[in-house]
Amino acid sequence: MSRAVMVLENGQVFTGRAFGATGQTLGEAVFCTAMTGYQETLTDPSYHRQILVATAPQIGNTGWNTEDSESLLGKRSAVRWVPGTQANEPYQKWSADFVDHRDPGKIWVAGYAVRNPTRRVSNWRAGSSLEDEMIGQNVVGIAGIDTRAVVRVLRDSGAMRAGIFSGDALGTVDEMLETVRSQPSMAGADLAAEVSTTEPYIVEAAGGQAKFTVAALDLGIKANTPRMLAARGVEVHVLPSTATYDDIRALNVDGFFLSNGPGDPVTTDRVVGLTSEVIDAGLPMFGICFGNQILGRALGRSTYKLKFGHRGINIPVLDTRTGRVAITAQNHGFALEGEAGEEFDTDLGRARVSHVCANDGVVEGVELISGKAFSVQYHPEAASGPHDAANLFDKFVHVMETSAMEGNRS
Ligand SMILES: NC(=O)CC[C@H](N)C(=O)O
Repeated sequence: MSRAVMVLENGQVFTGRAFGATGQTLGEAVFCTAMTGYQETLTDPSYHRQILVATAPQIGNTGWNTEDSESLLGKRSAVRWVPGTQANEPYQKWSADFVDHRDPGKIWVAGYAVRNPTRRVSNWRAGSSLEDEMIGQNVVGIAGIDTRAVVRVLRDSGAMRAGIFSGDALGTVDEMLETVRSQPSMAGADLAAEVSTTEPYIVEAAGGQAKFTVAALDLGIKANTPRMLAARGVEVHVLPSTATYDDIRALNVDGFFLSNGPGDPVTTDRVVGLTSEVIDAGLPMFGICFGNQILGRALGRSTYKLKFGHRGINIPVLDTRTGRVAITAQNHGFALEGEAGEEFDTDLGRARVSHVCANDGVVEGVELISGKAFSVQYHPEAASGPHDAANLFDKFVHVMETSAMEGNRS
C-alpha cells in the first residue's frame, strides 16, 4: 500500500495511504457531514477545485453506478437525444429520463479524503467500486487518515488550501507546502465557465407534453434539477453560463432558473445584471445555491465567505414567515448578508430574507414580496435526499401559472 499525505495550508500534515489515483491534487479542503450519497456529492459540479473530507468514517459501501451521478457534462456526449422538432429549435433535445448506462458521470471534486474505504462493494446497481472509478477518472485521494482531526482543524481555522500527494508526487514537507500555498484561494475564484455546458440543450417535459418552458442558466447545474422540473411538466432549455438576456428573450420562455455552481459569487457581476433584466421584464425566477447568492446580489445584498461552510444532508432551515423547519441538503462556502425576517426595498421591488439556517442564522433564502422571484441556499433537488424542500419546484410552477393567468387578463 503506497503512502499518501494530505498537507494543509497551515502546515499540518496527515499521513495515510493512497486511495484512487496516485499523484498530486490541489484544492480547498472542506468537509461534508453526509452519511450517505457520496456518489451524488463527488459528481456535484459545485465541488470543483475542492478537496472533500468525508466525516462518515466508512465510505464506498454501495460502489459506483450509472444512475446516481449529478454531473451532466460527462453525460452530454453519450446520452440519447432526439433532434428538436421545430425548425427554430437548434438544440439537442434529451428525454427527461436521461439515465445513460454507459456513463458513470464525471467526478468534480479535486480530491477525496476518507477514513476507511469499504473493502467489499455491496449493491445490486454497482458497476464498479468507488476506488476503481477514482482511478479511471484520475482522481487522487487519501485513506486511513484521522478525518475527525482534519475536520477539527477546518472547523477551528476555517476551510483552507490543501493538497494530497502520493507516488512520485511525494516530496519534502516544505516542497509540498510551497505547492499547496502557490494555488489560488477559493475567495475570488470565477469557476462557472469551467463546469458549464458550452452548447445549449433541452431536457423535455415528462411525457413530452410541456406546460411551461424555462431557461436554466448552467453555472454547474446538477442532473436532478432539470429532472425535477421535467417531472412537473416543464421543458428546460439549459443554457451555457455565457448566455445573454437576448438569448433568453429569444426563447420566449415562461420562467428563468439560476443553478448551483462552484466559485465565489462576487465574480458574477454579469449574471447579476442579467438576472435584474429578466426580473424587470416580469419573468418568474427561481434560484438554487449559487443562484440564491446571485438573486441576493441583484437585490442589492453582498456576499461573504463562511468560515467552513455548510455541507451535509441534515441541515435545518427555518422559513421565517411560517416558522416551519425543513431538513435540507447543503453545499456552500459563501453566503448572503442579512438577518431573519428582514424586509428591504430594492430596485426590483420590496424583498425579504425568507429563510435562515436554524443552526447559525446564516441566510438560506431570499424573495421578492411579489413572489415573482425567489431562491434558496439549500438543495431542493437533493438526489440522495432529504426531500423536505422538493415542493419549491411546485412553487415555481405555481408562480409561472399565476403569471400566465395575469398575462391573460392584461
Ligand atoms: N452549491 C453551490 O451552488 C455553491 C455556491 C458557492 N460556490 C458557494 O460555495 O457558496
